[in-house]
This record gives sequence, structure tokens and C-alpha cells, in this order.
Amino acid sequence: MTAVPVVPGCTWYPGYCDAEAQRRLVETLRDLLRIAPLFQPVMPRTGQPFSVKMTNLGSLGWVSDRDGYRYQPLHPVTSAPWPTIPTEILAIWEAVSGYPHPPEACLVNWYGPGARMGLHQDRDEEDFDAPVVSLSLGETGLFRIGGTVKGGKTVPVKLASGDVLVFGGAARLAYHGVDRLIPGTSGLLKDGGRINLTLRRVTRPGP
Ligand SMILES: O=C(O)CCC(=O)C(=O)O
Ligand SMILES: [Fe+2]
Repeated sequence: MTAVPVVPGCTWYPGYCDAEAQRRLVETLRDLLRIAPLFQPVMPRTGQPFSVKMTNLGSLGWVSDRDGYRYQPLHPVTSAPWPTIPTEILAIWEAVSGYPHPPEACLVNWYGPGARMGLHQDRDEEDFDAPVVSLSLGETGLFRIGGTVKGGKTVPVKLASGDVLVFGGAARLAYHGVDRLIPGTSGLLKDGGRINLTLRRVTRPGP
């Protein structure tokens, strides 16, 4: 497995999942998305819709609505608990996180044509000792990650299907985002687009 350092605390594992593992993951996700459908997050206060659609797996899921950003145990539309995180996804966390407790949330972002994600920090968790582990499926995303100060220099990473990226330690609160997709870079998702999964530890583990 090639581990490419990106910025201190951030490591990129290109091609972590092979084509067969990617196909199996997409099948699993299709089943889970029937139970926990994608919803349309909106920005706090303004109600401006995100360009991505989202859902979650795990005991807690990240949501954004007019009231703010938060983790919650129930799907905002169906009010059902989020489905559990499949073992093959937990195995990625176990292999690369270096963290002794499991993630509680797996945020599923779906990028259609034209979708992007502005530079932001992942900071709604109580526990910043655990890294964020990201897996990309489908079309390549032009991702960028920088430092912990807004407006600083960033390093670009082309996240292709099957790539895993870990950001923890000095990069745990690094600004990062996705400028755009590169269309036509993957045939994994039949209608194109990109799925990004981020695994997060939300609460501090008990004593
Ligand atoms: O899609 C990506 O690669 C990044 C997603 C992300 O930063 C997030 O969900 O917080
Ligand atoms: Fe993020």
C-alpha cells in the first residue's frame, strides 16, 4: 500500500480499494441508501442548499439545517436510526486510523455534476484525537487541504475512485474542500458522479 504524505497529519492512500471491492461497496451502499435516503442539507440561517446530497451510517449522523450543524441519531426525513456501518468500511478505519475506538459516524456525500464543497474544517466532533478517514468512489474529485488558518495555502489532491485519505493530528482541523469533479474519470457509478464517505469519531471514549 502506497502512503503519500500530503501535509503533516494527512496521508493519501491512492487505490486503497481495488475495483472489485469498490463494486461491492457501491452495491452495499445502494441497499443502505434505500433505508436511509439521501437528503438535501441546507446552510444554517440562510437555508441555502448544499450542492451535495447526504446521508449517514452509524450511531450518529451529521446534519445541517437552518438551526445549525450537528450530529444526531435519527435521519432528518425518515426519523429512523441510521443504518449501521458495514464491517468492510469499519475495516478501513481499523487499518488506517491508528485510533483504538470505532467511528460513530460515516457521512455519505453524493456529488452530482457540478457539485463541490467549499473549504471548511470538520469541527463538530467532541473528539479531535481521532482522525477523519475518507474514501472516494466514482469520478475523481479535485480535493484541497491546507492548514488550520482560513485563507492559507492549500495542497491539491486528485481523489480517484478507491482512494483513502486520512487527516488527523496536525491536520485534524485543517481547512479542506472539493473544487469540482473531473467528469468521465470513472464508470463505477452508472449515472456518474462521486460518493465520498467520511468516518468520524464524534464522542470522547469513556474511561
Ligand atoms: O468529498 C470529500 O472528499 C470531502 C468531504 C468532506 O470534507 C466532508 O464531508 O466534510
Ligand atoms: Fe470535511
